[in-house]
Amino acid sequence: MSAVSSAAASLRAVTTAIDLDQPLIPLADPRHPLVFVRRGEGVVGFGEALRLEFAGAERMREAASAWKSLVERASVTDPVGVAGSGLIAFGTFAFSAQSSATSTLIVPRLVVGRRGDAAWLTRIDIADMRLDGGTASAAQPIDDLADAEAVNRALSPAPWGHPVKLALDAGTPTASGYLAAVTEAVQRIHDGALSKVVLARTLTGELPADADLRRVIAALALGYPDCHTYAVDGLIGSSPETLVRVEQGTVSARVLAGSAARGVDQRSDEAAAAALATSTKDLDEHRFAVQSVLAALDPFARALSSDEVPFTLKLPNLWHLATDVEGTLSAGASSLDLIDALHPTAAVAGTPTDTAMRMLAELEGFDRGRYAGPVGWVDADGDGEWAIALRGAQIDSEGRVTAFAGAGIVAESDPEAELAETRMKFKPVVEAFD
Ligand SMILES: C=C(O[C@H]1C=CC=C(C(=O)O)[C@@H]1O)C(=O)O
Repeated sequence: MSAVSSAAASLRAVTTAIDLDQPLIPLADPRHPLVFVRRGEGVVGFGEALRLEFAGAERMREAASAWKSLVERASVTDPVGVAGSGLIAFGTFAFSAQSSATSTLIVPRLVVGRRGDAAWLTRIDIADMRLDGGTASAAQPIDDLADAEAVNRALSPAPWGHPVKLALDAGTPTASGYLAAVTEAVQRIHDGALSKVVLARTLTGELPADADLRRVIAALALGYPDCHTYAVDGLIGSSPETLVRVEQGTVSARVLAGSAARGVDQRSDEAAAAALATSTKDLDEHRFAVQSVLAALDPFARALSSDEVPFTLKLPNLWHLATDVEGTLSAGASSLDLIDALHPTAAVAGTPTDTAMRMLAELEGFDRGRYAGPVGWVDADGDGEWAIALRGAQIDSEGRVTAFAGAGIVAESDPEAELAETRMKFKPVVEAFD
């Protein structure tokens, strides 16, 4: 791999309609999957035509401007013309400006996608690459890209590897450390320092070198079909929360905050949903999250609308309070501009944002990496789909797995209940690795 300090690459993307009578996830690379799917639709990428890396406070703004200039020089042939066809990059961004985790946009060499009745294959290569300062790397020469063998390989799933079995152990903070952090946060909220802070903890494990990550991704997608199942640069999970989706001038988001465990039978399940829908604590927590999204989108969108009252979203492990937001995008903004404006929402940081960011870093005591940051894809028009990287884990190059889960802490929070909520939020990942 040739890492360079900047690149002015000319990308060429050619999309062709295909017949695809098989699911997307088995097509993914078993070791380095690039996946963003929901309800069987979405995109799977292979290889890397180009990788752009970013860090620090300007990471999303720099990504937006780097992508804009790459697209200006790109040639795109896309007769399919649906969300995800044509030139795309997968992306994952660190939660915090101080994080040591890199934020990256990865342009795959091949993409296979499905949306409604349409299915397509996109081949991407670099027509020209001038080096002139920045941070980018080109994976390898692309002469072989168009070759039929690479395309056939992309459409023929590799044989499945062994089932992945991995027990995740206590990470940072421990359960008792988490209880102490929540107790301290509640005290500071009562003292008036802030209204809400989201506190997370981790679980850790070691993945065997030859693990077939498609097994983990397939388990997540099967178990949580209404969530965005993602895999980008080792970050894997199934998120119920759409940070933002931009498609042909429409902008939408699904805001979640406020959670309750599912009941054990129909009666207790209905009672759990009803209690959540009327809980002042959860409705307050939710209101902060919706307000933060509406305020961030306001400069970029017209006719923003959302329901007055949240609905209860049923997931296999949890009930959530949810609000869908929709509006018309004002000219010029891309989905990368919007993730920059929206992140971090009150659903993953707290209110007010700056105080919450400082407090969560202090009380959690670990680097969140890309957990709770934006994960998704962007296309040549700037349209894209970005989830908040929740209910997931980061797998590093040595196979170390770190899973993350958090809960919104407000004045009425009970530490034991918040700890139990994080256990429920770990469930998708714990079970996918089991
Ligand atoms: C911080 C997480 O969830 C957020 C999203 C939905 C509901 C949340 C809650 O009820 O606390 C959290 O704000 C997580 O899953 O790690």
